[in-house]
Amino acid sequence: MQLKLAMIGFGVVGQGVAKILRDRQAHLKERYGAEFVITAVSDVKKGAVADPNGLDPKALLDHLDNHPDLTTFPAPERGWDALTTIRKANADVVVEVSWTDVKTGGAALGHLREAFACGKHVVTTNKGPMVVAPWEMLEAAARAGVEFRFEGTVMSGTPVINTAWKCLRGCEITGFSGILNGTTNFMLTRMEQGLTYQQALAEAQSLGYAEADPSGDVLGWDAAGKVVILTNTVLRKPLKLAEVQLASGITEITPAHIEEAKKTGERWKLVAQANVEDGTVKASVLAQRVPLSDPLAGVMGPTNAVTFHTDLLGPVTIVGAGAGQRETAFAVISDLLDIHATLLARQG
Ligand SMILES: NC(=O)C1=CN([C@@H]2O[C@H](COP(=O)(O)OP(=O)(O)OC[C@H]3O[C@@H](n4cnc5c(N)ncnc54)[C@H](OP(=O)(O)O)[C@@H]3O)[C@@H](O)[C@H]2O)C=CC1
Ligand SMILES: N[C@@H](CC=O)C(=O)O
Repeated sequence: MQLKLAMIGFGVVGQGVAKILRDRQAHLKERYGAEFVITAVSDVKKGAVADPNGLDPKALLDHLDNHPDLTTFPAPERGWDALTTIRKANADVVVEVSWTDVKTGGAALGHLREAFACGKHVVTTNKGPMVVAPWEMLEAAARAGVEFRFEGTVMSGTPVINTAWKCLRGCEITGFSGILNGTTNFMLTRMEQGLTYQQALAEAQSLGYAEADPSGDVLGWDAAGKVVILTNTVLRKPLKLAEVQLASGITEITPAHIEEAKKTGERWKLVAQANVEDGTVKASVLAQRVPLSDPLAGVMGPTNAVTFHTDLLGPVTIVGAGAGQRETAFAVISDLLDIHATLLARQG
């Protein structure tokens, strides 16, 4: 089955999706019978192009290697903004990979609303809408009778939400704790290896881990947003961003603090958690010194980890990539394959 895609945002993750399609289209077709065709791309600075017959991902990527934007890319339609693209492109699935704003939901909130109103399936890695309006998004998709996947919003392509929803079905999940931000965990690792805070941040940005506005990472808002997503969708308890206890993220941790912790056999980590106690959710994102014997102490670089506390199985820990181009683009491909399989099964 062929699914046509409209890409909203064509930055690190959007181009990562194009790279996987460029390199693996034949494999996806042979192995899963899935053919994903990009029919539109809309990006604020890089411009917008659309072709109902499909845009070659390799040509798009080659063009951006040699030009600052897509304004001279040959295509029958150009210049559509995100909402026009969602309305006019002949896409089956809107892939929303634009900037995240966990405080307001950002433009992405409008993109998802429009996609559902137009009866499009949606895959997103954008945390904003699922932090600000998770229930509205889930209900809008259900009302529209479309598929909605957002695995990449938490721990990039590492299957956290799907594991909780599918593999831990039947267990009561009462809470979780872990490391939910790749940028800050990478920075703490590199600072321990001798880099300054600014050098470590610059490296995280150059590797595509950080948000467009990295203050969201270092102040803990990004991890807090992921706590909100997991609490609403996995614990099934309503929680708002303002209800997550947050201090200053990792902004006050200096190389001297890191050295001090080393001397006592400890390591700084930005620990995110939420627990249901007497029906109430207590959630926090706080920098903490953890002993080296704690499993979280061994989670280094852009790797993240989350432990779900379950009644029947005890603690279940998932460790894997927390950020990165290929890793997050994989989340999109995996979600697209899931939608493809669901639609095929529905056809009978
Ligand atoms: N990078 C990662 O490791 C991960 C990222 N995510 C999430 O995935 C999303 C994409 O991340 P990433 O690709 O790294 O971010 P980038 O900043 O690299 O890319 C986002 C792109 O979206 C474009 N954009 C912003 N607003 C709009 C809009 N209104 N309409 C159309 N395009 C828009 C930007 O345009 P331009 O800059 O050209 O102006 C930019 O090219 C974010 O929401 C992020 O939080 C989730 C997990 C991991
Ligand atoms: N900036 C985020 C990207 C993934 O959500 C992070 O570093 O974890």
